[in-house]
Amino acid sequence: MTSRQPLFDRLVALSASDWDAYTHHPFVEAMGTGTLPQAAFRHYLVQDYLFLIQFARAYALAVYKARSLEEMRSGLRGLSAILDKEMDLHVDYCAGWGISRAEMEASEEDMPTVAYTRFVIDAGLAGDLLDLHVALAPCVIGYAVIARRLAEAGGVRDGNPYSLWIAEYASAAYQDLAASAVESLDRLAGDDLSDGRLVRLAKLFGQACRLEAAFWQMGLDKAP
Ligand SMILES: Cc1ncc(C[n+]2csc(CCO)c2C)c(N)n1
Repeated sequence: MTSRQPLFDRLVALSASDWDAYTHHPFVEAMGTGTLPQAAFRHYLVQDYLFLIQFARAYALAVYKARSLEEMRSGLRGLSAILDKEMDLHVDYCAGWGISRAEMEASEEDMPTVAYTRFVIDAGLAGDLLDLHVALAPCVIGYAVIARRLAEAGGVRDGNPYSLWIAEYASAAYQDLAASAVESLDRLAGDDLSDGRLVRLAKLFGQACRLEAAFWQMGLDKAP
């Protein structure tokens, strides 16, 4: 392993089993084959709406933790992407599943939603902007990796109820956003990351992967 490897690749290598358990979770595989029980997906969608509200707060924290105007603008773009775009898309998407905004807003956060979102916010509060972005990385980059793999395996096809989810995150627009998140980790880390810091970052990354896996599991646990 050389230090020229992207930080994201080093984090994945150091947390390989957590990363694999997250990105190959049975919920994910079942979306690819179209066999995921719809009750599992519906619960996931409602919780994901509540999750996005908290993730907007995490991006607001990224604005606060920025050390330059450029970093502030980048945090602001993340915040506005969620508030002005992602949440509306989510509401439209959920409408297709018969879930109204009122239903989502009336729902309570489940424990895995609380655990994951507050973990990310705490990582940013207790640490610096790099800690926050490392805690966000499994979310932002992981969905791109998962969807690309499912799309390459033929997951986007007539008759798969999860085609739209896969197509959205496999789209060039989303893949580009994830690629810029990979680059921004390297920019934030600079050239002089100590071994100790890398180990601490890998702990945050691994924990976020385990919390993503628990988020998938929360959906599966709702299936009859
Ligand atoms: C549990 C869970 N993990 C990741 C995402 C994906 N996601 C959430 S915020 C964001 C960033 C940009 O708008 C992305 C890609 C999700 N929706 N739900």
